[in-house]
Parts: sequence; structure tokens; C-alpha cells
Amino acid sequence: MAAAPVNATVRVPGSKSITNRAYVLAALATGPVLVRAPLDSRDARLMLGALAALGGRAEAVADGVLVHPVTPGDGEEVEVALGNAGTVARFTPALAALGTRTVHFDGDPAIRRRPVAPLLRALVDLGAEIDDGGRGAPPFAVRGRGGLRGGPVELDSSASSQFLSALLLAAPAFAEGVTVRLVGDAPPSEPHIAMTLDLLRRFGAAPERSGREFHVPPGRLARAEYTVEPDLSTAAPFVVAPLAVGGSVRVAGWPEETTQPGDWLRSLVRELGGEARLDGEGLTVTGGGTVPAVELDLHEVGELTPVVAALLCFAEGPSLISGVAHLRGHETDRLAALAAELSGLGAQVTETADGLRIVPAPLRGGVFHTYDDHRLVMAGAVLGLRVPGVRVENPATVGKTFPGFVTAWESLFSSAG
Ligand SMILES: O=C(O)C1=C[C@@H](OP(=O)(O)O)[C@@H](O)[C@H](O)C1
Ligand SMILES: C=C(OP(=O)(O)O)C(=O)O
Repeated sequence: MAAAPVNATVRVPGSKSITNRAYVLAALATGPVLVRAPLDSRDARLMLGALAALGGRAEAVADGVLVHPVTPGDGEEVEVALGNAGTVARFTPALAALGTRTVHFDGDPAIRRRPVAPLLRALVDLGAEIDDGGRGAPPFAVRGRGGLRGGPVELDSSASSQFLSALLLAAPAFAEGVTVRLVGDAPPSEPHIAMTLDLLRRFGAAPERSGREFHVPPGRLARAEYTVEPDLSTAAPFVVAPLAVGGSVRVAGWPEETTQPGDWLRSLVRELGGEARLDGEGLTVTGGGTVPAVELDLHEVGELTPVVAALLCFAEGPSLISGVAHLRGHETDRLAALAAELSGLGAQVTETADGLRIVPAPLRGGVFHTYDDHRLVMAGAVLGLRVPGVRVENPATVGKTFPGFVTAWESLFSSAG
């Protein structure tokens, strides 16, 4: 792809994190919920598949998906396919404990390597019966006993914020609700925790937070309909494109207010010398094609790291990304993968204890391997903005969150805006 300036308007699909939270809360609600403009992707379908196994039902309707509550089973054994979806692997075991089925969880080889043990331990402390063969990882089985006591529990959520979100999302259905006291290092991805609290409130729950302690009382959830925002993390490669090659990109439908971590991109654009204007049309980013060197702590917005790391290969000097040791437990070991792939095409990228040091150097074309990781596809695409001959391996793996990514990306180079 050429290093010509871009000029385009793009639409990105619904937020994975909001869609899968809305599906879980809808499945726990007292009546059907219409989830409007949801993401339709591998992770979202896996969530609907999990809810179906748990006795729920979802119908495609004109402007979204109508989700019916999960129902108790009659002691049968079912399987939940996790794929490599962290949200499904972390959010659905608590739901299984509420039912009366024995639910077997397993997925892609990669999900067996992702952390889940602290969550399973907390669920057992709250009254769940779980058989993980001592592995602390999938495959594991949850033997539903028709409900969960809940109550106080300690949780180390430092490897993934999703452990905490999982307990909070299901807590209204626990007999005593939940009081989670965090132990260990701070969880990453604070905006995703705020998103969990926000969605709980919108479905009628009354979560409270005091520092490292979270309380969700038991209660009924209900909501007629909920509209999902566009996914601002999926938007990341489009947002950074004008910084890399100049020009202007508008992301349609960017919300005025949001808990999504991708909203941080607006401040990144400004820090890197670009302009970011938010109005009723969306977010319009304008850049000049130069990228200053920066030091960034991405602990709160870790899922943006692959795209940001690729962008920083074009910087005018060495950059440092810190705060993201937990990315070693994402879809793949993202720190190792980014160091290997960005270095493989000429940059000098090395792992630090909690991030990446990126020393720009002349880049060349070649294969950018993607390790079955959607965000590595997006990182490879960003590199290809300025480097002729970058061939992104298995781009279809981006279907985890954005099946139409390649077409949307190509529109950057053909659209008149
Ligand atoms: O709750 C969520 O929807 C997510 C939380 C984050 O997970 P970690 O805290 O494990 O990084 C994020 O990276 C992931 O893409 C989605
Ligand atoms: C970490 C991610 O996904 P998951 O929901 O599988 O944890 C991600 O999308 O960057």
C-alpha cells in the first residue's frame, strides 16, 4: 500500500465489550431485551452460543438481537465453546453456576493458556462447584446447583480485569449479591471495569465501589432495549492512519460520552501532534504524517497496544510502552509477537518487563504473522500504510471482532470521504 494521505469516512461495528456485557445482562434479566446495533463477529456469536447452551434464546430482529433469559435445565450436560474469547471464558462460568446443568467449557488451544484460575477460585469461594482437574484453565466443568450463595470474596484481578467484571455482572443473581475485595496488583483496563458498572446500572442493578472494594446487591435486572456503541478499539487503526501518512479520517458515530478505552485515542492523537474533532458526525482525525517519539503507560488501555506499537515504528525516535505485562496472557503473548513481527520487518522492538521499547529503523516488506490475533492483523495493516510489500498473514482472523475489516481498510485508499 502506498504512503499517500488518506481521506475517508469509516463505520466500525458495535463494541465487542458492550455487546457481550449486554448479552449477559439480558440473559439474566426478567424478560426479553432488544440489543440494538450489536457486534456480529466470532466473539459475539460465541457469547450467544454460550447463552443458548445455558438455556437462553436469541432471535435476530430487524435492528438487533432479541435476547431471552436463560432458563434452569433439568440436569443435562452441555458444552460451551469458548473459541479464544476472553469475555466468554470469563463471563459465562458464573452463569453456569446459577443453572442446574453440568457445563463443560473449552475452546481454541490459545484459550487454554489464558489466565482464569483466580476467577474460578473466587467462584468456588462463593459456592460454585467447579472441576478443572487442578489446571486452573480450560477445559473445566461447572456443576450448576441451581444458584450461588455469593457474599464476600477476595479476588486477584491483576492478570485480567475480566475476572472482576465476571463476578460483578452475575452478582445481581447471587442470593447475597457480592462484595469483592481486590488483592494483589491493580487490575488493568480500568475503563472496562467502569463499563461493567455502567452497564449494570443501565440494567437496573445498584453496584457500588469504594477504592478496591466493590459491592453489588442481589436484585432483578430489566431493560426493554439497549443500543450498543461503535467499537472504539476496533477504530484504532483508522484513527492512527492520518498520523502515519497524513490526511483525514472520520469515524462515524463516535459517542460524546463513553466508558470505552478507545476514547483515549483522542488524547493520543493530540499528544502525537494531530487534531481530533468530535461532533455530531463522529470523530474526525487529521494528521500530518509525522509521529513524535513518546513514552506511554497503556495499563488502562492495553488492547490498543498492537496498533499503537505499529504506529510508533514510524516515530522520529525511540519510544517506550509500559504497563502492559498482562498482554502476555491475551489472544497470544502480544509482547513477544509484536517484538518478533515488528523487528522482523526492520524495526528494533524489544520486550521490557512490562512493555516494549521501540527503536525505529528502515522498514521493509515481508510477511507479518498474526498468531490468530485480530489486533495483530490491525497492527500489520498500520505498518503497511507506509511500508510497501507488507503481507498480513491470515487476515480473516480479524473476524474475532470485525469481519468486514479488510474491506473497510481498503476504503481508506479509495474513498473520497
Ligand atoms: O472486559 C472486557 O470486555 C475486556 C477487558 C480487557 O481485558 P484485560 O483486562 O484482560 O486486558 C480487554 O483487553 C479486552 O479486550 C476486553
Ligand atoms: C484482549 C482482547 O480480547 P478478549 O475479549 O478475548 O480478552 C482484545 O480484544 O484485545
